[in-house]
Amino acid sequence: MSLDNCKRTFFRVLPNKLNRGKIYAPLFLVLCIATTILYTRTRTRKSEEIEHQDKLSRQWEINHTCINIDFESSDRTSIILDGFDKFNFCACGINTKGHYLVNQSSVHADSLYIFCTPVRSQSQDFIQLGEKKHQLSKSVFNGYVSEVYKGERDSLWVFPKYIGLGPPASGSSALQEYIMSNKYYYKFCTRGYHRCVNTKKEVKFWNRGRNLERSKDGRKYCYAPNLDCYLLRTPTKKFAEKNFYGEITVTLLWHLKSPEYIQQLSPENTKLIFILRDPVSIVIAWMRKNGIQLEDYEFVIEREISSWLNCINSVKNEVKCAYMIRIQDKTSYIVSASYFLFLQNWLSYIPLSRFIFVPASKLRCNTEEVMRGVFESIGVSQEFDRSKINYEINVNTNRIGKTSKGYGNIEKTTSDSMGAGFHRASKSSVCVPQKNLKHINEKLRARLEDFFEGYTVRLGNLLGIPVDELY
Ligand SMILES: Nc1ncnc2c1ncn2[C@@H]1O[C@H](COP(=O)(O)OS(=O)(=O)O)[C@@H](OP(=O)(O)O)[C@H]1O
Repeated sequence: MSLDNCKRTFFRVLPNKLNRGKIYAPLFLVLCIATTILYTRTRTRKSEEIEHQDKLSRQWEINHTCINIDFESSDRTSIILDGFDKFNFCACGINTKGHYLVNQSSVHADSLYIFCTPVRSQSQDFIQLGEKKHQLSKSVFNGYVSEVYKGERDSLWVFPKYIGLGPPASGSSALQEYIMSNKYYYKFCTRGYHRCVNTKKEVKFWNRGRNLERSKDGRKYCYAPNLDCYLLRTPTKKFAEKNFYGEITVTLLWHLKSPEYIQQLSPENTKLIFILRDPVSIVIAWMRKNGIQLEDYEFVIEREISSWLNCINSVKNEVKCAYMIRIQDKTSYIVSASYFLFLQNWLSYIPLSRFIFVPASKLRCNTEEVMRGVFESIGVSQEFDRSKINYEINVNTNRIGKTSKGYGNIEKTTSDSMGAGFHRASKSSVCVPQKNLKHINEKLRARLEDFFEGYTVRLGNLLGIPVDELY
């Protein structure tokens, strides 16, 4: 509320109140002033923060001319001395003062580095390093980041505390809402650091989606491994002492390179959250979400199972088939639900200890307990207060549903608006973990259970979790 609004309301109310000899008017005035002060202070802090980030990044762009160099073993000998002599090279980094690459031993052959020079000679567009000429460009944010630079950067920016990777239709929207209800959750900006948008999900940085490219400053290539672009949208240390942020992108799961990028570029204490939901329920939920009509379920499933079997017969490798089919068919329900196969790829890059596995049924029915566990694992304040969640949850089923205003009470939505196969929640007060299996006939259910037979045991073995505790 602005002070003007406040005054207007005050003067409208004042005469009546005074006529009646009440003492409310002065109280009201005090309240108004207090609210205005509070509001202005919050606004100032917010714009101060955005300004700070903006300034840092501009300063960075103006002051540095950068070059990405891909070192090969043969380059090693003359590079460093030549570079340093002529161009006063330093490793990239805001406020970088020192020369990091003081001797040859700090450069690894076959690695990519970014170097920046704060002084760019007008006449030179390239530099000669050994036998090679390297074009100088303004591509500050385009390329891998050197290990040396990473150290500098880590002292300035704050990484996400968690990255959620799926699977789809597992309850990830609910989980993100629950996490964001934590009062220390910080907004993640997708539309340029100067205009924060609270992104709930699908940031898509790590799987090279285009969601971060919409920034007004025209900066391109805002996806992995271009970490600077990502981090410029996050709070700097100055503003993030107590706060934390994180994101969930369910499509990460299928991207071959995402685990590699995350392992390479994020610190170890950034946890990976994965929701475990029974694959048959995922198939149903994912089909419904993609608008498949109930009467077409069987046809779609049979078609997918047969293309799966064809692939297995010819390629003879499940993991390869999973990736191949996903590339051809972006919604493949059977393959999307076979998240076990993709997880294998993730675990070949990232140790199991960095993962937090959340059983979907517990998220739904034991929300408080699960959320305290999640907060503890990512290392933030463990308070979970349901009343802070700004949407309604169905008291019977613990489910959230989308309305035109965002999330709303599922009871208020019609079965049509929820897609084929949706049935209204029952009036029972028992929390039922998976209701969607009731919507399909016995035959289809048996077919899917048959397809995923043995899946749970293999998943349990892979993750070292007893099968009855998985979902
Ligand atoms: N609190 C809670 N806990 C666990 N699961 C919940 C919760 N709230 C909603 N849901 C169910 O999650 C399903 C949607 O999952 P996602 O949000 O991951 O979908 S998406 O991939 O992001 O589109 C969707 O499943 P189906 O109802 O089977 O379609 C939601 O009902």
